[in-house]
Amino acid sequence: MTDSITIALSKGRILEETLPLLADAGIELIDDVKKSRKLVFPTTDPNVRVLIIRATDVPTYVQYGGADLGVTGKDVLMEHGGEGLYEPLDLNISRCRLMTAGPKDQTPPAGRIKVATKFVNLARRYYSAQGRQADIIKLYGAMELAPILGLADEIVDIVDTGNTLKANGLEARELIEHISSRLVVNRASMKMKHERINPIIEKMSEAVEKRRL
Ligand SMILES: Nc1ncnc2c1ncn2[C@@H]1O[C@H](COP(=O)(O)OP(=O)(O)OP(=O)(O)O)[C@@H](O)[C@H]1O
Ligand SMILES: O=P(O)(O)OC[C@H]1O[C@H](OP(=O)(O)OP(=O)(O)O)[C@H](O)[C@@H]1O
Repeated sequence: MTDSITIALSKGRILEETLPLLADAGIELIDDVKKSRKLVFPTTDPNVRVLIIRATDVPTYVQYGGADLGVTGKDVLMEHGGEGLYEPLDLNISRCRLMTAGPKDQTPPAGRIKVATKFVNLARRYYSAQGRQADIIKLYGAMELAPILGLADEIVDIVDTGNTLKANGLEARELIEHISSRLVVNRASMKMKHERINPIIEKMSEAVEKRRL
C-alpha cells in the first residue's frame, strides 16, 4: 500500500515561492489556489494533498500529525519551539531578518524595557539570554505603532527592506536571526513514511540548489 502524504503550506508570500519548488518535486496543485476558498487541495500526485493555512498554524498541524510535512518561516518555528518536528531543509525563500527596533536616535532604557511583538516566546528567550529584564506585550500586527504611541520602548519584528520601520520613525537595533522558510516534518511520519518522504525532501533540496546557481 502506498502511504498518502499531507503537506501544510503557509498562505501568503511563502506560498508563491513554495509552489515552484514543489512543482520541481513533481507535486502540482490541480486547482487555482487564488480562486478557491478550499483549504485542502488535491495534487498531480494522487497520494499527496496540500493544506493551505496560516503560517503560524503550520508547526502545530505538523507537530500533531494533521500534516506530515510543512513549510513555514524560521521566525514562526522559533516562536513555536519546534517540538515534535524535524527541520531537514532550508528552502532559502522569503528571506528577511528578525530584529529589535526602536525610535530613531533613541537609546533603549538602561533598566527594565517594554517590548511589543507577536513573537512573545522568542522575545522572552532573547532578552533573558542577554540578561536584560523585559516586559513583553503581545500584539498581532502593526508592531511599529507601539513605540510611537508609548506602548513599548522597543519592538521585535521582521525587517526586509527597512521601509516599514523608516516610514514610522523607527530604526533597526539588533539582529536576532537571519530568517528564511524551512521544510518541517512530523517526527513519527519521518519514521513511518520515510520511503515516501525522503524522495520529496531530496527533490526539493535539488530544486533549492538549482535556484542558488
Ligand atoms: N517583508 C518580508 N519579506 C520577506 N519575508 C517576510 C517578510 N515578512 C514576513 N516574511 C516571512 O514570511 C512569513 C509569512 O509572512 P506573511 O506576511 O505572509 O504572513 P503573516 O501575516 O506574518 O502570518 P499570519 O497570517 O500567520 O499572521 C513570515 O513568518 C516571515 O518568515
Ligand atoms: O522591512 P520591510 O520591507 O518594510 O518589511 C517588513 C514588514 O513586512 C512584514 O509585514 P507584512 O508586509 O507581511 O505585513 P503584515 O505584518 O500585515 O503581515 C513585517 O511584519 C514588517 O512590517
